Amino acid sequence: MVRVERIETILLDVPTIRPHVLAMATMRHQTLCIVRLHCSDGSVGIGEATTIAGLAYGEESPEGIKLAIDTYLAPLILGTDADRPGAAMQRLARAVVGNRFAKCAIETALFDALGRRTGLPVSELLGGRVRDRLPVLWTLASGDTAQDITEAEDMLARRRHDCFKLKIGKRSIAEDVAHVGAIKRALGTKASVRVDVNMAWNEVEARRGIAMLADVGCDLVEQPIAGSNVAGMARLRAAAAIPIMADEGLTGPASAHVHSSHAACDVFAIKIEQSGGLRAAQQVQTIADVSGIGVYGGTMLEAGIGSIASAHAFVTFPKLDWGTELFGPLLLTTEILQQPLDYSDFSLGVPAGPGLGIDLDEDAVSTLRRDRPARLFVDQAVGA
Ligand SMILES: O=C(O)C[C@H]1C=CC(=O)O1
Ligand SMILES: [Mn+2]
Repeated sequence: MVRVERIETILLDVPTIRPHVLAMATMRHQTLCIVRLHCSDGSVGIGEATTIAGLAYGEESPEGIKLAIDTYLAPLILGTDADRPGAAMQRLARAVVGNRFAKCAIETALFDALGRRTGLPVSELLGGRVRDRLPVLWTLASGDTAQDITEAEDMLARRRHDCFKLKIGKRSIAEDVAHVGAIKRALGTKASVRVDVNMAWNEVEARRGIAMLADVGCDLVEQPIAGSNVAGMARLRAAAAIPIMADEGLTGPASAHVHSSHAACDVFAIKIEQSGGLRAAQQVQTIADVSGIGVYGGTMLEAGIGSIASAHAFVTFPKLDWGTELFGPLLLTTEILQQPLDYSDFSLGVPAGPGLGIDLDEDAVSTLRRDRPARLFVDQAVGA
């Protein structure tokens, strides 16, 4: 039997190519918690847990994820059968409440290692892919309308993205709608324009904001109000002229079931980390499918490992009505993978090699890791 022998976690800090302005925080870098899962036959699987802006977006921080894995999750599966990710994940589910991002990184690494041993891509281990490429949107979030238009036009000209998500909710509704309207007018029918409010509005604001956004040609509104306000989401959806998408409110299959039974949204933004893993994301997709809810492949702005793990899950989805937003690696200044990812023709090509079909660039890891010797020395010198 091949056993799980050792689990390593490493924090990497990677600058973004420009500030990424969200309602709750402005990101200037991304912190990744990389997992390396070593098996008794020498095979190694990799996984990634990444969140947005420390604890500003989700309940798990990169540092907390590392601590949870090192202290609680890893000891539970050391010595267990590495060929059975399902059994390992059940052990974790029984002993650890929540910590979905940490669990997702471990499940990713288990599937990657299993894929490398068997020669099969993770998508095939998850039931089999139904497509090889995924449409990928880009988020315009520089904080400046003119810069966003230039960025969008450049993306269109390079055939990298023809669908844009605008981050709003930080400014007044009138300013936000003027910003969205200006971008939509500049791009016209060449591009789809959608918005993500990241829960910044209350229900009254959302009712007004959604109607105004529909009037300026916005195609979809993501999480306008608190994720916990499912009844409010249902009232907004019933009144809206454009589709409403749930994101923060979706924390796995149980919450997906609640949203579906309350008719709380038209579309699910499905994320592997928020769902609690690759198979949990597939379960969320099944609930969408049987409820007639549209499907969109979401991101926590993961780097290459998390984005490609998401891609392996999303290529198994029978329907992907609204495409994906797996652009995380493109927002970062440094590639952490050996293989360049194939972003072309407005889409991402999903690797077909064993496991995730990607490898870490060890030089990039050494340069970016938070605990690298040079950084420790500088911090100590400053503290001294
Ligand atoms: O959707 C979110 O809320 C988070 C993330 C996804 C794309 C992006 O720019 O931010
Ligand atoms: Mn969102």
